[in-house]
Amino acid sequence: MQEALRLISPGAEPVRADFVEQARRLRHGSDGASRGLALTIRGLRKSFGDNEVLRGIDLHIPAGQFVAIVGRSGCGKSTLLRLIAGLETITAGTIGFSEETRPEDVRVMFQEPRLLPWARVLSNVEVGLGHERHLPDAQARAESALVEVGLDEKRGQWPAVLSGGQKQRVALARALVSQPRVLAFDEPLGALDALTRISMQRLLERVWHDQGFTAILVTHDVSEAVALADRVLVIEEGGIAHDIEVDIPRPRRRGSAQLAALEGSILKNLLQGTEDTSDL
Ligand SMILES: Nc1ncnc2c1ncn2[C@@H]1O[C@H](COP(=O)(O)OP(=O)(O)OP(=O)(O)O)[C@@H](O)[C@H]1O
Repeated sequence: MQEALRLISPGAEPVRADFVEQARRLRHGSDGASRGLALTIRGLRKSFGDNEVLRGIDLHIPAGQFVAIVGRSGCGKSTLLRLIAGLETITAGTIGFSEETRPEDVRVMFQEPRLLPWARVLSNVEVGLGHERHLPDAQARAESALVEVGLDEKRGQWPAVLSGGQKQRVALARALVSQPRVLAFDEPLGALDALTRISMQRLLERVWHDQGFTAILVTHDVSEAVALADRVLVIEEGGIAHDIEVDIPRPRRRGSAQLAALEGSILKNLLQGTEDTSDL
């Protein structure tokens, strides 16, 4: 971390590329291996009262993979993500990580930015450090995370003056500041307009690529899933109905025939047996 901090010390003008390269080295280590955690889920079940939402999920996610979870509204996507993040209790089964985790290793970014309105942007990012926000390097780490999401010039602003996309970038910086090894995204771009959404998708892909965490994205948007993920899981009737590898090289060109064909076949699976598309 020391090296990263030096980049933003007074007198030295920080360059985004320096931070990104620094973050990449911090994340990947000298051997280039991913710093993300692998996950193994066995026989996972979750019920809310009589409502059995997940009925036996078995899944292995390799370290550093980008996985998208899609499925009809209410099928249990967010529940699965919340179980992985430890925000819900498991009814039965296990979720194991490849190494022992600290609370900061697994972070979640939600659809709403959930910023503190009485705290400036930089302080909002520092919140993501948890108990480490009182350490002397907290501010420098928060500044570094803001540089990473391209929002360092807003560090002294109040959340109220930011656009929806900027608020989500602050939320992303707050999630990144603790250098998570698993980052779970619960519809993080759902409330954004189409253009902001595309630029945020590119940002998510870049930080995932630079930092090497394992990414788990819940989305209603199948085109977003195939554009970003290495693998798309379709949840149906409490289980994984389809597990689809997205074998399309990056950078991926939005609107390409390959992406459109894959999106079409996943949508067909989702729509099978119904004409109703309103809740996708
Ligand atoms: N805390 C809770 N208490 C009771 N039931 C819950 C709770 N959380 C989720 N559920 C129920 O579990 C089911 C799955 O919900 P979940 O939010 O995981 O679905 P989802 O696939 O993410 O839906 P959407 O796409 O609409 O966000 C729903 O029937 C929901 O009502």
